[in-house]
Amino acid sequence: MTSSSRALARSYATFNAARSNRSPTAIVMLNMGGPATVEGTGPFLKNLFSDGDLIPLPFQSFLAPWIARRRTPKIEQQYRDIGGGSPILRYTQKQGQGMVSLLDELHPETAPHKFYVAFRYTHPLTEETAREMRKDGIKRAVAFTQYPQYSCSTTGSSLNELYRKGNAGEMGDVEWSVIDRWGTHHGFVEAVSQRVRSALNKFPPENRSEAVILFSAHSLPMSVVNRGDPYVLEVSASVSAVMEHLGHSNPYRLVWQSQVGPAAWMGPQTSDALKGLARLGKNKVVLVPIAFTSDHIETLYELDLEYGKEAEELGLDVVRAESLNDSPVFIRALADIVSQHLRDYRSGEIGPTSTQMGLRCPGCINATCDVQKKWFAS
Ligand SMILES: C=CC1=C(C)c2cc3[nH]c(cc4nc(cc5[nH]c(cc1n2)c(C)c5CCC(=O)O)C(CCC(=O)O)=C4C)c(C)c3C=C
Ligand SMILES: [Fe+2]
Ligand SMILES: [Fe+2]
Repeated sequence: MTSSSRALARSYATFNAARSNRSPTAIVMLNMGGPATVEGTGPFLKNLFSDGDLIPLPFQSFLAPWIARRRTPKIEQQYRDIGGGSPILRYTQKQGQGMVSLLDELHPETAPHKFYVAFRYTHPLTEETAREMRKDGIKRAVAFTQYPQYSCSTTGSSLNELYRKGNAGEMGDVEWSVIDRWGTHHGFVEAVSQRVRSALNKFPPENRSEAVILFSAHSLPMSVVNRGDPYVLEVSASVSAVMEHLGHSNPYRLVWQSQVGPAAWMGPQTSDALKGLARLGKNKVVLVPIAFTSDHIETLYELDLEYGKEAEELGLDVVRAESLNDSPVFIRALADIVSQHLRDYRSGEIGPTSTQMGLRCPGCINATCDVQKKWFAS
């Protein structure tokens, strides 16, 4: 589409919507959020440790503020070291803006589209967003997780909060549908592959194919894996899809980072994998964040600063693939995912829950996710 025909399509969509006096179709981007300033770290951690879907604690309302207070100075320093706060809101707004502009062209039937951000642990919190949507008179909304792969501890938690604060009565007559995972969507796979290719190109052509691609994802406690949470499987599916897209050009591994506390977590750990590669004499590495789309402390602090230093001491030549952030290919993918969902929803091909994996969230095998079941049962 040329830029003039794009502008024409956009004004046609807007004209049509204005003529029918239609309220916007809301695309609600769900994520955990991160403190925009160092001072926001304490409240962020307090909300995070208060979330029983992420960290079930005995006497949660007493223990959560205590643990958060103890952990705050260390994490505040990490946010200071990455420039004074999390860039996630800034990137989400860029992604949302780009996504809705494209959506108005791709799916004029539901234009205009308006994006909303609903964070689980920082502003704009889900309840604030629900209030704004009510003020805007929203009648149709898509809950769109920004975690590519489904976990009950991430997307599940956000859906539960949205159900409590948004869907459960307060917002009145809103027709909701859900996009709960998209880790093998071709647009996402293409966007990640592009980042990997750019990183590989930083090595000289004669030994580029020797570089090991280390996909690194936030780990999950084994207790969560063992109750049947699908995250590990879905992250693995993303990695397979990216490697297929790259024509298996390089050796690769999936490794896990950011475990917290003394319990057992999914491994191997990213830092152990780096040590292992150094022992094997494999000294060219591309590190790829695969389970989170915008930069955050796990990329800017842990991968770049902490492991960057370790890698240097180990004599490794590590290039970190850029996070998707404001990648145009990624923003196009977000628009494609929603547009496909809106088309399928309209034609009745899918129920109110859309999944790329052909699976509804089964919930965990040995646990009950009650609120989630309400979404999935409707
Ligand atoms: C897909 C990504 C993530 C999964 C899965 C996930 C599970 C998970 N996390 C914790 C505990 C903590 N996570 C923390 C920070 C944090 N977590 C993710 C992503 C996933 N977590 C991100 C992107 C971030 C950083 C946010 C940012 O920088 O903007 C923290 C706080 C930081 C710290 O104290 O180290 C904790 C704690 C658990 C227990 C869990 C699975 C059950
Ligand atoms: Fe986490
Ligand atoms: Fe669950």
